[in-house]
Amino acid sequence: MTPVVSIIMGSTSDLPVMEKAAKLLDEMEIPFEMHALSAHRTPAEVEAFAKGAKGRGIKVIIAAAGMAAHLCGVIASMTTVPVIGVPINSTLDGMDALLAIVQMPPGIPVATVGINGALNAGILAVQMLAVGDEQLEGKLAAYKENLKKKIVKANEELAKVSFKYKTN
Ligand SMILES: Nc1c(C(=O)O)ncn1[C@@H]1O[C@H](COP(=O)(O)O)[C@@H](O)[C@H]1O
Repeated sequence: MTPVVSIIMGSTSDLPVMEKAAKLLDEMEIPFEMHALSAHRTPAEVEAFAKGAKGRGIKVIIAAAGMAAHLCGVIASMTTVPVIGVPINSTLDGMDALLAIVQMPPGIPVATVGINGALNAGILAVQMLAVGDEQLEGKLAAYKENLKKKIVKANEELAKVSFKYKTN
């Protein structure tokens, strides 16, 4: 199937983090592609990707990078497709990447998730695709309902053991 989401990472060393986004998209049956591209190391390829994405039917780009994470903003500068940025924790506890991705100049936003927030990037991408798509919206609602059930169950387990900590 033709991909509608691109997961781009600055290096394959980012893959262990980005797999969480890939798994989520897979679970939601969203066709996606993954590429390693670098604004620093392969600038011409980044330009070709960013300029060609919309024409190939890509609706959302998830871009991940660590360190001086210019990749996300550079992609955003060359396309009208929304870009979700994922700061990767490789140095300085990921703060370098977070600030590089989130602090975009006015006019060129990158929707930045938390450090190593690949799962949230995947969910946000699906939420963007679900605008006006009731079936996909239903899948997201079911996903959230499942999260709720897990907490309710965990809370019940907690109630069973909490008597241990009662002091009177
Ligand atoms: N931030 C960027 C860019 C870029 O912004 O173009 N290209 C690679 N990188 C990041 O460099 C880190 C180290 O990369 P290597 O592990 O390949 O040395 C990775 O987290 C990558 O995302």
